[in-house]
Amino acid sequence: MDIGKSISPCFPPRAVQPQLKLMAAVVSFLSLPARAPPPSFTFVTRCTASPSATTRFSQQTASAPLLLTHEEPKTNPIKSSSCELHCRHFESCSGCTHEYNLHQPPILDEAIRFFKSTGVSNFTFDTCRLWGWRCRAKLAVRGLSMKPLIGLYEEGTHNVVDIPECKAHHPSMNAAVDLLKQGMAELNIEPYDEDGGTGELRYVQMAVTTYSTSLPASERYKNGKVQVTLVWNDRSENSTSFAKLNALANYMWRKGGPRRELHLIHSVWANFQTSTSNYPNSLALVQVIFGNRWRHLLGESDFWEHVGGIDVSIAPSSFGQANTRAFDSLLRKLQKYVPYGASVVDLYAGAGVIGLSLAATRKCRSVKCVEVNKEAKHSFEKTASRLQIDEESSISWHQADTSKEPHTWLLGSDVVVVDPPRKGLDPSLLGALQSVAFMRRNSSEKKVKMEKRPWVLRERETSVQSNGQMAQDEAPSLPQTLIYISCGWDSFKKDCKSLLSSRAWELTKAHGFNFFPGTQSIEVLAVFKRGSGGKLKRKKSGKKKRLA
Ligand SMILES: C[S@@+](CC[C@H](N)C(=O)[O-])C[C@H]1O[C@@H](n2cnc3c(N)ncnc32)[C@H](O)[C@@H]1O
Repeated sequence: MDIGKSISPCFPPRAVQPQLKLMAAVVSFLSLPARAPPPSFTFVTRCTASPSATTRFSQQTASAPLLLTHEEPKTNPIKSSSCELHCRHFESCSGCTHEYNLHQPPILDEAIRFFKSTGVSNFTFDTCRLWGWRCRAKLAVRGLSMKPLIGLYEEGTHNVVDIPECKAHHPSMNAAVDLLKQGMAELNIEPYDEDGGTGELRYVQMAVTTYSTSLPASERYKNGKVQVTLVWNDRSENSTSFAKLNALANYMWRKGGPRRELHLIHSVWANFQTSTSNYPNSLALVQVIFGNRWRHLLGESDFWEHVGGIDVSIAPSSFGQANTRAFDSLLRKLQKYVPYGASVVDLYAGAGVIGLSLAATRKCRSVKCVEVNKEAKHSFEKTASRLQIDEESSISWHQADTSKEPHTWLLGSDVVVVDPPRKGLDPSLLGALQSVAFMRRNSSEKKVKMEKRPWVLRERETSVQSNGQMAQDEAPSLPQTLIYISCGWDSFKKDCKSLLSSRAWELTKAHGFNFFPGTQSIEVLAVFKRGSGGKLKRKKSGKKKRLA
């Protein structure tokens, strides 16, 4: 198992040496002509801060985002020194895969080609923030109490690489790690020892909130505060070692809490985990890090952030996007593709951030969020409680596995949003998405019936309804738009080809976001419209277009 993945499931591990991987389209924003030819893709750069400017105490050079266009990607990459990682941990840490041209990940060239082959020639790419972008990380704690190592695993090993000056981390996160190390040394806290299963502190999750209405907007990001979750190698707060855990939490609060001039720590949580087993899928890998027992120790229990035009609450136990600012850009783009008053289903919803942001900004008639992790429910309720939603709108969160009975979620929705883990869509959902095209062709003959199956109704009983009435199924509409958000490029390509090959869907727009600068990954937002509805309509003589 690649343990690196377990630490950060949405952050691909380093695979090959960076020199071999620089195949990206070259768009040097410094050397572009003032008038570019008609675009084949649009490139939005936000090279607003040099790496040295990402420390909390230094000046940020803010410049307006550049909107650049370029006709064809070239193959001879130029190293752009202004977009270089400059990280001393690069060689040993598995987090980043390349250190040059952070604004154009190696995969971009392939993405442009792929989308062109699907008929989307106006692919856009938003480079987002290049340093200090990571606002959420799970870090392993190993070594000795006097000299703890806090970071990611070295690739292919269980050796933890200490990354105190990580350039991807939000600077507040690095400062909080430093404080944690001091506390461990002072209080003699033993890092976890994997071989013996001994030691006290196994992992730490750091999540940065930049939500602070008391500061001017331009000051908020760099003054982010950290929610610290200490993953403790014991069963519960009733264990004898709890006094030490409490002492460590108090240390961090005393040194970095609101009474300090530099208020760094938002809150401290504990998670109790004694299990040593590993599981193969990405959802379960998270469970290896975390046990089932959570306890809020100090600071505010609610963690708020502002993205997609709304305040969102994210509990430490539920999924949160690592790149807050890039996620905000994606949400704002996504909103444009959802008609006002639409009925939306948000599949793989986590705490429902996407669905709720659409509910608020697009005045949706109905939003159903579907998520397998029950821990996310509380965050959904918190976020929903702050929204001003029309009385007629129906907003709900359902704990369910989208791979089971996926049709029941698709029927009655105008817009389907999917944001699966890196492995992509569950095959049953993919099949259901394809089959809705056939339903449309026959919709006059085939009435979609109201749901009566008891097991489906039972599953829906675990839902929370935050406003209005439960969406009625008497006259369900069929999805017209499918919005696919992906952090796994390979699985996205596969799913996209399947959707297009059956002609169930047509790809109309695609946007890329630099969610993970320095890595092989980009986040994709792809918009599909209901297609011609199946192979029967394909012209016999027509040649099938080959997808890249
Ligand atoms: C990439 S995250 C996206 C979360 C959310 N859309 C957001 O942006 O915060 C994927 C989510 O899918 C959930 N998930 C994974 N497999 C699932 C399944 N079979 N059914 C429902 N949810 C699932 C995970 O728990 C996780 O919260």
